[in-house]
Amino acid sequence: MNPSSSSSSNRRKSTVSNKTDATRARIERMEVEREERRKEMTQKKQSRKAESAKLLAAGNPGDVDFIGMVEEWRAEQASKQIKSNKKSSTNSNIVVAVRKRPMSEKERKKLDHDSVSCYHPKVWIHSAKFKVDGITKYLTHTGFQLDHAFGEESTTDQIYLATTMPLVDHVIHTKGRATVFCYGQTGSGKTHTMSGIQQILAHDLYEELKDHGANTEIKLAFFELYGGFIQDLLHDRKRCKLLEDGKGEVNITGLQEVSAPTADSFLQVIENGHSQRTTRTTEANDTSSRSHAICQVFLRDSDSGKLKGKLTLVDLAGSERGSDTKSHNSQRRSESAEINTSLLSLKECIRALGQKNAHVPYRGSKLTLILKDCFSPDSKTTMIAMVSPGASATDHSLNTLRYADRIKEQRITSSTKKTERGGSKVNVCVEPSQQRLTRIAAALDWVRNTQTYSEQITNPLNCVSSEQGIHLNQTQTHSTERLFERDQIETVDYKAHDGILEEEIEQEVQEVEEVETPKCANLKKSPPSREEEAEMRKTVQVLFELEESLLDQHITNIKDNAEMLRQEDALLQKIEQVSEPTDDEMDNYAIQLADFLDRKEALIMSLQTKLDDYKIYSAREQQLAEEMNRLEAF
Ligand SMILES: Nc1ncnc2c1ncn2[C@@H]1O[C@H](COP(=O)(O)OP(=O)(O)OP(=O)(O)O)[C@@H](O)[C@H]1O
Repeated sequence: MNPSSSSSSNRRKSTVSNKTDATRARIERMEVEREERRKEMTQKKQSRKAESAKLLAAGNPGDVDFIGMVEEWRAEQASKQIKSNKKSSTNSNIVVAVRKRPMSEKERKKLDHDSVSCYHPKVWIHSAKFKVDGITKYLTHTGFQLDHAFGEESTTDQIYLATTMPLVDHVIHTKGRATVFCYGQTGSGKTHTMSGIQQILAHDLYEELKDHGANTEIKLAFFELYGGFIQDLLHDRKRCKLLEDGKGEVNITGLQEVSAPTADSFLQVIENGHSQRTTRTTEANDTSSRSHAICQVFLRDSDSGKLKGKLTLVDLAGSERGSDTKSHNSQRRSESAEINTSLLSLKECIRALGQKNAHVPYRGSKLTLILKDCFSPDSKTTMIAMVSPGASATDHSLNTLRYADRIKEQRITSSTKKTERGGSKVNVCVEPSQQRLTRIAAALDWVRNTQTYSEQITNPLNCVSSEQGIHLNQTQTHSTERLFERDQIETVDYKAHDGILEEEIEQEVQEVEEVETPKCANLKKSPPSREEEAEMRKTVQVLFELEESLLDQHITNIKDNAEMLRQEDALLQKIEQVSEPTDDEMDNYAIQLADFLDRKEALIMSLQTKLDDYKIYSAREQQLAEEMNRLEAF
């Protein structure tokens, strides 16, 4: 062998052996690192398991990571004093509040977790999400600022003080009209809250009338609107008829008022009514109310019977999203569609009430037609939006809060607005006496001892409320005293877009000058025809369905796109790993890519079609509303 070639072969051997050593060392290092990672993972797994067991023992089950993220967020909020720069505009004729109920036994069993935080007057929904990789978890926090936000620790007397007591004063002192609505997903606590309010009202109203309501008697009507029919809950569910006379007065013929001379008789009448309500099981609540329950409290002159004020308490039927009704039979589906149409129409009427001189489209549904007099310019309205706390309900909770937020936006403050009757001020802001506060707190004790009607009937969700004596969360208090400091509280208005929070200074709300109705002596009053009304109702119904279907399609698109992105990524990685792909491999790649593009195109087309349909009906609804407005103006 040639000596030079032998030395080069030795060099090669030594290089190879050096390389092998280096590779071996690298492999060993990798093994050590892998082992360390494994240990770390095992430790993490064990600590997650321990944390999960701890949460379970504390009655707070659910996904440890998401719960941890929510807690972290809450801790941050607690340390961050949100500075405020604008007063809460509660001197409007519309007040919007939210109440979060406690977690239920059913939700705990499903290992759901609490994903709603209330920091008066804001409420936050923490939506649990996964990144495109399908593994990485994250939260989006969507915030809404309403007039009041009540956490699960809040008691019904606090809610009564903030939402109903001002309306009682309005009704007594100005002989006005006022309405309280409870709105929300089925099972979110509407009936629970409404029956609590009714019980406290019984104790408060009669005492107030002793001082301020000489010669006044109280009469009650309690009925439900179910499947388009009005049924008198105080008279064996007798069917009543809704009639509108030539002057536009709406009457419910056959509905009988019942006298309630004392607080006890008031409570008895209400209890009788509750026991007659139509309930049916929904996916969200075992004893769901599928009807709107309307309780009218009339203050009448004892001698003449003339109306001296009216308070209406409306426990709305539970709202359901289109996707909730998939397993329903056709009757249940049309029931849900009817409920949703009336809720949509109600929102539009309250919004119109908040905007001076706007057309109130009360003909949009039977519910709003019945409540026509609640939308008179001198009336006051409170909407209490109820939310379930569970992460599985976040979509519904977001919907409920968007509904509430839409009612709140654009409203005008009305401290100087004149009433139709005698020019008295709409806003009667009477600071409650200590005696009254004590009385209301005592009424809560009474509620605690007797339990609310919904619980007397059944409590399938087994929520534990602070009314039952258990304090739940110190950080989310909404104390009674704070309710009366609200004018001194400065706030920040937040608007959230998919979890990105934007701080916005609310636009100055200007008092709109009174606009005189045009005097057209030659034009005869011609209310909208039945056909126009029917078309309006149908349009509103279709619009609602399109709204739902558009949202559902958008969610589907996002989910499908995310899944496709994951698959596309895998496809790309696969082809890139091959240094020189064969023709077959390239063809296969191209076929799959074309398939992705087709699927994407189909998704975009579906969304675009839904969006176009929605735009057409939305424009038609606007046009019809304007036409009806014009007809009614003359
Ligand atoms: N704040 C609360 N504290 C304790 N329990 C509550 C509270 N809110 C609601 N619950 C309980 O949750 C369950 C569902 O509440 P409720 O029947 O009031 O819901 P809902 O919104 O009226 O439902 P639906 O629209 O389906 O009739 C009931 O068992 C009720 O007792």
